[in-house]
Amino acid sequence: MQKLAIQGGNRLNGEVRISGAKNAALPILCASLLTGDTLQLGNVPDLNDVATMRKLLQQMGVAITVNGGEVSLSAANIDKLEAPYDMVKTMRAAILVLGPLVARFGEARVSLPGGCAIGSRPVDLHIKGLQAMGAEIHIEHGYIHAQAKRLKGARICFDLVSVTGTENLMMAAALADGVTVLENAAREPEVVDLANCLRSMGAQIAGDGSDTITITGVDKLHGGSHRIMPDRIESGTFLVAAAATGGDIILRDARADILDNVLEKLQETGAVIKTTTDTIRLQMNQRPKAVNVRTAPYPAFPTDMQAQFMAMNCIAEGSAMVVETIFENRFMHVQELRRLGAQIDVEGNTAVIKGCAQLEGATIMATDLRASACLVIAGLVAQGETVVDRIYHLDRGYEHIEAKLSALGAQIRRVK
Ligand SMILES: CC(=O)N[C@H]1[C@@H](OP(=O)(O)OP(=O)(O)OC[C@H]2O[C@@H](n3ccc(=O)[nH]c3=O)[C@H](O)[C@@H]2O)O[C@H](CO)[C@@H](O)[C@@H]1O
Ligand SMILES: C=C(OP(=O)(O)O)C(=O)O
Repeated sequence: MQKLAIQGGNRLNGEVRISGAKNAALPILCASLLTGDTLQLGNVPDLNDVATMRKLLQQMGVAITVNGGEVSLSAANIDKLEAPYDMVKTMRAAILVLGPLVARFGEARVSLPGGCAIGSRPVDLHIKGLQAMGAEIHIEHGYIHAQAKRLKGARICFDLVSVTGTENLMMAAALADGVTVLENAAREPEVVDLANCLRSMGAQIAGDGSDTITITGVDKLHGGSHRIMPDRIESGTFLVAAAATGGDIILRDARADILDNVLEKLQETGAVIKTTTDTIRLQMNQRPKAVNVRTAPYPAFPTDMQAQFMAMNCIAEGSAMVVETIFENRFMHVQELRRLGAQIDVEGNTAVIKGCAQLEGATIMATDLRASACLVIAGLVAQGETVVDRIYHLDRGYEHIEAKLSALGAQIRRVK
């Protein structure tokens, strides 16, 4: 199993290009199932999750060509309407084929995702939404079996804000008969990116980016082209790594307008931030001040940045409280940070971190994607060597992370 070995103590300095967003690329790849014509995508990140999604779509019959970040997909000849367990268990976003398959082919069989390291993560809202649109759904042998001659537009109010739930139903509604209104919908920028791609394919969608999305179904979608938005979580991760190490970095091809809350929190730590339309510069000339964070749906502080801020708080001046309101078990990184000497108390969904002057390197284990990023940041500031084990989690969602960090001056290498 591959590991990352990090020699801590170097400030990050220089420029780094931000990749296309994993959480936008995954639903948008699934949108290719909605048409028999070609969907042409740009800025698709080179990630394990993207490769898994391509494999899943290819197994269904989607013809895919890849040329760097340019990916073209044609779902003209689909012969299998199924997402099997072995795919869904490695990548939960496989659930995103459900809406498009039922909408275009009238049928789908998708393995129920199990729980994962960060929580139980049910998909009941996806299922209820499709039922409200007229799909017959049976759960048998661990699979969701959905059928509908043609989905019908409906008014659906989500009990909870769900990002992939909103995306699945938005794609389903694009080919439904009539108007669908999604209320309490997710406002995440990745939902807007998917809506932009669907519009390029002829979908009629309004209100994305707000909590009420209206989709007027059409009989057919055509091919389209779309460039995947920059990854705001990768952006945030590099910014926190720079702030924690007292660095000075510039993110290229990044978007500050979708990182408001994260940038405000970084300013609270004492970082100086300057932005242009596609760059973000962070300079940190002091030990970071501890900052409280409370995760919540967009535009509030993202749960996918919680672990990285926890790492920075471990070496910050003062104490901070981190409250996780989205996932019930997203503190798996705490026990690993403690192995580096961090002082963290956890009670329920709240962690209290007392900043200490120095962490000390040790061997630690990644448990999920953002926990891995948190442990890498901790390794960058710890004294001596930190070895992060089980980095396959990291490869799901960060493109060439050790190459990017090395180019910024970190001492980091991949070892077997
Ligand atoms: C591929 C992708 O885009 N993943 C992101 C997406 O995950 P994902 O879309 O899976 O997360 P959701 O927004 O659906 O989950 C939010 C909360 O709702 C609950 N829930 C969700 C659906 C459902 O049917 N029933 C239910 O109870 C979940 O367990 C969780 O507690 O949004 C999360 C929250 O911003 C991010 O951490 C993930 O990176
Ligand atoms: C939780 C995440 O992803 P996923 O929903 O794909 O597990 C993430 O990107 O942090």
